[in-house]
Amino acid sequence: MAEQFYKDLPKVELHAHLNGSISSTTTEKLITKKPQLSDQHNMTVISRGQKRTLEECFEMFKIIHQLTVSDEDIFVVTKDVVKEFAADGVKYIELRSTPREEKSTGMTKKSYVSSVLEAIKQCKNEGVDIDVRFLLAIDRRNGPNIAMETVKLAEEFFRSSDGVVVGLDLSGNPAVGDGKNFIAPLQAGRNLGLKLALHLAEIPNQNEESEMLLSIPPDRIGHGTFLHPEVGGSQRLVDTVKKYRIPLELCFSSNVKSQTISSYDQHHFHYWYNLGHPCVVCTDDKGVFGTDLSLEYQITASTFNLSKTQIWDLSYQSINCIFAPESVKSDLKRRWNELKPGLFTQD
Ligand SMILES: CNc1ncnc2c1ncn2[C@@H]1O[C@H](COP(=O)(O)O)[C@@H](O)[C@H]1O
Ligand SMILES: [Zn+2]
Repeated sequence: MAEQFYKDLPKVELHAHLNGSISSTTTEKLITKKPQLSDQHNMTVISRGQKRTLEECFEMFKIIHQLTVSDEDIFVVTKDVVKEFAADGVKYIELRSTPREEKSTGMTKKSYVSSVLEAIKQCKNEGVDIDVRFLLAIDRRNGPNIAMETVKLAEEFFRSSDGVVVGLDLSGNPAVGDGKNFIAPLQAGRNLGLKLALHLAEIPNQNEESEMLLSIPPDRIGHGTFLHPEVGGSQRLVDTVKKYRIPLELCFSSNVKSQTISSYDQHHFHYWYNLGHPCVVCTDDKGVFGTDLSLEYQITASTFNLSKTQIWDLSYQSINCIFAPESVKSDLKRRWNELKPGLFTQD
């Protein structure tokens, strides 16, 4: 549990996978409805101090996906996840999820997205204090044709969701498939006005793929762990990211617990933050990695010795990286400034 300052800090969450963000309370609720899966409970979260390989994390997602197979499941999960982020002091979130179909329950990709959007709407109607937007995710293991279908679905909801659907994500096991196969669908999405948040260089030795994906260019980068030359990336990759000033979504617990980074102090946050490059602290999968955004901010502060003022600035600057329009950014900044005095007079 994070200290009160980090909980009270108003925060923006820009990298959260819906099915990776399910809390153990919600998992229990889902298991009650599916008793045949009751022995899977401990398979969906990496406890404190434990680690897995990234490959093992993707096995965990397969188990979690067995728990969310109907429109009702997706609706319940979305509502709970949104409320949990709000309770943690997150004022604006861009959730992302891969539309899935499930023949046994009649869930289609379209009804999947509708269920997410309906849950978001209900949270709003209930007065939950958080602005929620949504990105449709492309899982690289499903290939470019499915990716193009996802772009079309995103386009449909982009037009009809009143600004809630803002973009696309490229994710999934980075060791599977080739990123260059997704350039065409991603570019098509971009031409429609959808913003792009792409997982990039989450594992080593993908310089060619990273270069191709950066040429689009994306609006934000997920992880970017192996972009800089010190870890096998290249100066050219760094220069491209700097030239377009593409913000990085950085997820400490995710990278350490899935072992793409050996320890917190080795995290590439350090490299990019020292360059003055936009860095956004995110959770990735708060359920799987047993974290929340307050804790991620606290880890950032304690690992790199950042003052409360520096942490405040980090959160405030993240507002510039959201996909919602400028007017939303101004509103959030006003909100942050209103909350600031209360936060700094506590001690
Ligand atoms: C740990 N690092 C990661 N790297 C890449 N992709 C990840 C990920 N963590 C999660 N996902 C992606 O998100 C899906 C689960 O949420 P949704 O079913 O979409 O809501 C995973 O199946 C994977 O495609
Ligand atoms: Zn991710």
